[in-house]
Amino acid sequence: MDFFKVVTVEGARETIMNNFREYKFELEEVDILDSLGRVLGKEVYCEIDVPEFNRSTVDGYAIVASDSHGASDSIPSVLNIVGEVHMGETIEDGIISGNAIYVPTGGMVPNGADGVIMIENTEKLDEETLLLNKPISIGENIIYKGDDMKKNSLVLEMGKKISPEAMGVLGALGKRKVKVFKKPRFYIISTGDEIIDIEEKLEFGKIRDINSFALFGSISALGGEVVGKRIVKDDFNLLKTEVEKAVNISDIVLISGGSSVGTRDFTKAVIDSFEGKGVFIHGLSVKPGKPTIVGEGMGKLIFGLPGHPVSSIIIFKVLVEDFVKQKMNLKEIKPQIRATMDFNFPSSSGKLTYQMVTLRKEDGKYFATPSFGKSSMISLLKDSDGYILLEKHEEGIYKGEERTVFLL
Ligand SMILES: Nc1nc2c(c(=O)[nH]1)N[C@H]1C(S)=C(S)[C@@H](COP(=O)(O)OP(=O)(O)OC[C@H]3O[C@@H](n4cnc5c(N)ncnc54)[C@H](O)[C@@H]3O)O[C@H]1N2
Ligand code: MOO
Repeated sequence: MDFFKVVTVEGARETIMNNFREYKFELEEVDILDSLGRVLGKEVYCEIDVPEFNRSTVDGYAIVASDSHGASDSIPSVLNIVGEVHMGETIEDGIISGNAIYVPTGGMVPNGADGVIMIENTEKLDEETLLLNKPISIGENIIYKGDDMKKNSLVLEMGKKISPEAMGVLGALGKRKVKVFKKPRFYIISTGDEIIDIEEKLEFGKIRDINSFALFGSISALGGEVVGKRIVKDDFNLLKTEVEKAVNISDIVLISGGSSVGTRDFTKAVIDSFEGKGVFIHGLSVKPGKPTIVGEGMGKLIFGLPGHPVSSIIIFKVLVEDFVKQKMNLKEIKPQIRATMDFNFPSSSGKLTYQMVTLRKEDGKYFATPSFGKSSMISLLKDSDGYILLEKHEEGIYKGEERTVFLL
């Protein structure tokens, strides 16, 4: 029997990358309105200064700031009103010391002005005479040309996940079309004689497919697309036929179950039966998820995820997500918080351990309690808020210790 030769998570990530260094996710162009959550495939440079002209941030009068110095309610400065700026229009006239031009919020600041005084700090004596009741400083209430985004500067990096704010930036730059990575295509195969589909009658002894649904959700959350989802019996030929279909239409194949060393675990043999490098990882020093398989067949990355639901989802996060993000240059900070442990928690796995926890908040501080349950229980994940990473040399976590909790 072929037993595991376990490697570390870091080692596995590196090996996968080394074996798929040349693999590229393709790019496509999408409309800005369809770009939310997509990953930029090409950096975006600013081709114009934003704004393209100096703008006022208030309704007021553009002035030479030094004209207001020393002004107060009792001794106001007196200026001549020489014009008005209309929204969306240019103003040819400039101003010199002693003059003021009315400017609405967002309007163009005339040449010569170096400050805008808010209307409520002025008093209009007549159509041509303005009193200033307050001093302003140079640059006050002006957003200068290029202050928001400078011409020729890099504004959005390749690998940036497009947020609503990034959509605003693209709008400001006039980018109707955006180059993004095509959604990575996944094919999910659940294996096991006991596994039945959602609509099938649940006979005693059978198990409803959990993993393909949880994986479907994980893929969608990652920004991928599921191009096939099948249940296959524990049979070498049936599995081979399905994997053959899968490698032809997807980027990444996920086979759940059959990754261990039981007599009916065919995943490894099937991957090895294709042209390519075959299985290059069988066994991870991680808990849960030890019997993980990774290999290459017909140029495609194939994962054999452990059958236990928690293990399959954790390994998806640990290896599959990591691969996709690295390929797209996507640098996301995992949502995390610091929390104080509520209980002593021993760990003697000797492996990197993903310990699920629940969180509670008291007096503005977070406290974490370990969730107990087996990796065959999907409710373990459903009821947990996040996980703590325990390094292989750690013997546990002590009550009162503060740790980082990665949120699920
Ligand atoms: N002798 C050993 N036995 C096992 C080991 C080991 O190291 N030596 N590791 C255990 C661990 S840890 C895990 S995890 C499992 C992984 O086994 P497989 O990947 O071969 O998966 P199966 O045997 O097919 O299934 C395990 C378990 O999960 C259920 N399952 C499978 N697929 C689904 C699905 N799509 N939805 C819901 N539940 C699923 C299946 O019914 C089994 O109960 O191996 C241990 N054994
Ligand atoms: O690693 Mo298994 O994946 O612990 O349940």
